[in-house]
Amino acid sequence: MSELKNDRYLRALLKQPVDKTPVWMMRQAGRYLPEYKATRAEAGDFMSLCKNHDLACEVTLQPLRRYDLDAAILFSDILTIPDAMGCGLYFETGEGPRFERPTDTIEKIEKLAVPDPEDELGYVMKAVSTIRRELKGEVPLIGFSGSPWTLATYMVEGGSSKTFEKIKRMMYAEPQALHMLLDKLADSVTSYLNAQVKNGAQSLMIFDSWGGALSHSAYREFSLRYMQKIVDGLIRENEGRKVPVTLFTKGGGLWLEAMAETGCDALGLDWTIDIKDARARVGDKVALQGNMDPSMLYAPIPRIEEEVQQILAGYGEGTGHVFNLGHGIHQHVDPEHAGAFIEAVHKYSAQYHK
Ligand SMILES: Cc1c2[nH]c(c1CCC(=O)O)Cc1[nH]c(c(CCC(=O)O)c1C)Cc1[nH]c(c(CCC(=O)O)c1C)Cc1[nH]c(c(C)c1CCC(=O)O)C2
Repeated sequence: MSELKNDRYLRALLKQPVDKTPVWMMRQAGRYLPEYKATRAEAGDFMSLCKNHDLACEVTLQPLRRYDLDAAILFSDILTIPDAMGCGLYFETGEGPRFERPTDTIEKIEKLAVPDPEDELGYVMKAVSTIRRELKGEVPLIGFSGSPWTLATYMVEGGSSKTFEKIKRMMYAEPQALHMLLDKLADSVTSYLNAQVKNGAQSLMIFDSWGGALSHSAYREFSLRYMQKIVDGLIRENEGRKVPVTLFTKGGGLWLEAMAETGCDALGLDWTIDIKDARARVGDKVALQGNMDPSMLYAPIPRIEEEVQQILAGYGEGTGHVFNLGHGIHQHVDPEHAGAFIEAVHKYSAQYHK
């Protein structure tokens, strides 16, 4: 394996000195890029794109050709695991993800098996190794998964939900059923992420997109507890380097201290929290990733640059910050604005790393 030419992102996650604040964007390969739309059209539907390792590699690299990004993220989806468990994932245009076979009873949960990452999810591993090879050591490759709670919301609801009616009913009326599901998902995520590391992922991120829908105590019992189980089971060093782990609970700003206690290396922040306060609360325990409102990219470029400077100043001196959006980039963003955002991070951050 070739040496990494740019390891700013890995160094910042491990709180080692850097020359500039590293930056990448959640959903950086996606529909705001015309070249993504062209490749997606060539593939047909979204899952066919994920399952074709050459095309998945191509769309992973597209944003890196345009922008000076400090990391690449595997092109795939968090819903590959439930799909591999037999739930029948499909995408209804404009409606988001759906499952043909929701997992909404204890009988169905009992029948679920932990997928073999090298078999049912072999296409993801092939994408990871292809991307890693094609990156040629330019920047590190991020592997990822959804959190058990977030995956369970899609599996129990049968797709996206605004109210979480079915899963919350299960959580409070039949908690043992949900715990069984979450436990199987934690085992699935652990072996899936470890397989990504073995195939070349150099850092891992867990997306807990719906943890913020939980109550204070339910968050600990139904989301954090299973992310803890995953963190405890992950390979933390490979190829002679640490493999940093980032936990991101959207809407989880109130729980940063508890998340930092899991032993992860970094926390992802959404835009609802002041990064200065977040840093004061977690201290030296973890690095922070975030946290510009993705909608700021609709603003004129000078306004974007101002916001970048404010967030950099909020974090302040020294390492431990990976700049990102507080959630995925929106599909109607002008790619030029995304470029200005990335340039601004590098331009204005050097002064904090002297
Ligand atoms: C909740 C969630 C999902 N998927 C993901 C999450 C967690 C992050 C978050 O909170 O947004 C994670 C994800 N999904 C995708 C990536 C790729 C890597 C990246 O560039 O960040 C990652 C990291 C590609 C994708 N995943 C999806 C797209 C768009 C699909 C398309 O091309 O039509 C992309 C680029 C599809 C997807 N997949 C999912 C949703 C809600 C959607 C959107 C459906 C829609 O808007 O039509 C589930």
